[in-house]
Amino acid sequence: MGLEVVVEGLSKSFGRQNIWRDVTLTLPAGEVSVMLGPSGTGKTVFLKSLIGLLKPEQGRVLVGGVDMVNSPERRLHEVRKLFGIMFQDGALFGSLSLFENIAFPLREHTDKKEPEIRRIVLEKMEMVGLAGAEGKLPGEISGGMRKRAGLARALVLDPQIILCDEPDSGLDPVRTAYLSQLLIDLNAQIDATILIVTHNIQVASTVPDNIGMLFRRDLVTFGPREVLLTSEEPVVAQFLRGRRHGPIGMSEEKDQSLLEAERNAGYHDDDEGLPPIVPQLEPSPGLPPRQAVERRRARVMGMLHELPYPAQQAILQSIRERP
Ligand SMILES: Nc1ncnc2c1ncn2[C@@H]1O[C@H](COP(=O)(O)OP(=O)(O)OP(=O)(O)O)[C@@H](O)[C@H]1O
Repeated sequence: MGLEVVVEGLSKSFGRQNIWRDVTLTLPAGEVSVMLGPSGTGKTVFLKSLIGLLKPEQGRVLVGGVDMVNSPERRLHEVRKLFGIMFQDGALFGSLSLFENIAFPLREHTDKKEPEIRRIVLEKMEMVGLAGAEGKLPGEISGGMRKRAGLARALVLDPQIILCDEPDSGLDPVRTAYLSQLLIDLNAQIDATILIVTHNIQVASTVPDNIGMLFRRDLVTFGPREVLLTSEEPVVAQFLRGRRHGPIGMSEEKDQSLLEAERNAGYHDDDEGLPPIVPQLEPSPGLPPRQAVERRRARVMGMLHELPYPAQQAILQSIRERP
C-alpha cells in the first residue's frame, strides 16, 4: 500500500506575497485525494512543496519519516523515487518518442537492462491505453494522449505516491471521464496514495476519497468526500455545487459589498437544500475492489455523530445505496 503524507503547519510566501499559511492535513495511505481551489490559490505550489521542489518557510511534510521541507537534497533525491508525478502538460521531451519518454526515469534512476525496461514501458503504456503508440512523437498525438503518456511515465518506478497536477486541464469532458476512470482503476490495482490538483467539479465529486480546498490563503477544509459533499461551509458548497452565489467571484474573491448585496437579494445557501451525494466512480469490471473505500468509510462512520443531521442522513442514504 502507498505511504501516507503528513503535512504540518505549512506556510509558503514568495517575497511579500503569502500563498497559503498553516496548512495541516494527512493524505491517507492508499486513498485518492483532491486539492481544489480557484485559480491562483497555490495548488501547484502545494504539490511542489510536497516533493521538496519548493521550500515553505514554515512547517513539515513527512513521507516515510523524512521531512521533505528540511532534509538535505541527497535525502530528498532518495525519497522522490517513491513519487510519480504527472505534470500539467505531460512535460514530455518533444524530440523523444513516447517509448523513450516513458523509459526515461528507468534509465535515469535504475540500472535495469533493455529487455526489462521494454517490458515495464509496454506494461504501463498498456495500462493507460497507449499500446501501439510507442513510436509516436509528443507533437503527433492529442493532448489527452500526452496526459496519459505523462501518467505512464509517472508509473514506471512503481510509485507509492502519485501526484497529478490538473490532469483534466485542456481535455474535453469525455476524455476527462476516461482519465478519471483510469486513476480509479490505477488505485484499485496498486493501492497507491494519489493526490490530484484540479478545479474540475466533476473530477472532485466523482473520483477522490478525500477533498481539500484552498481559498484565501487558507486550507478551508480537508476530509472524506461524504463530509465535503454534504458540507454547508459556503466556499465548499459554492465550489462543489458550482454555484455563482457565494464567496468565490470571477476574480477569485468577491468583495464584501457584493456578498452583502447577494445576501440582501435573498440568495442563501440553504435555499437549495442538501443534494444527494454523487456516487463515486468504481473500478472497471474485472479489477479488484478498492481497499480505500472501506478505510474511508470507517473514518466517516467514526465522525458521523459530529455532523449536522441532514448530512448524517445523506451519508447513511449513500452507504445504503452502495453497501
Ligand atoms: N516560483 C515562483 N515565484 C514566484 N511566485 C510564484 C512562483 N510559483 C508560483 N508563484 C505564484 O504563486 C501563486 C499560486 O500559483 P499556483 O500555480 O500554485 O496556483 P494554482 O492554484 O495552481 O493556479 P491554477 O489553478 O490557475 O493553475 C500565483 O500567484 C503564482 O504567481
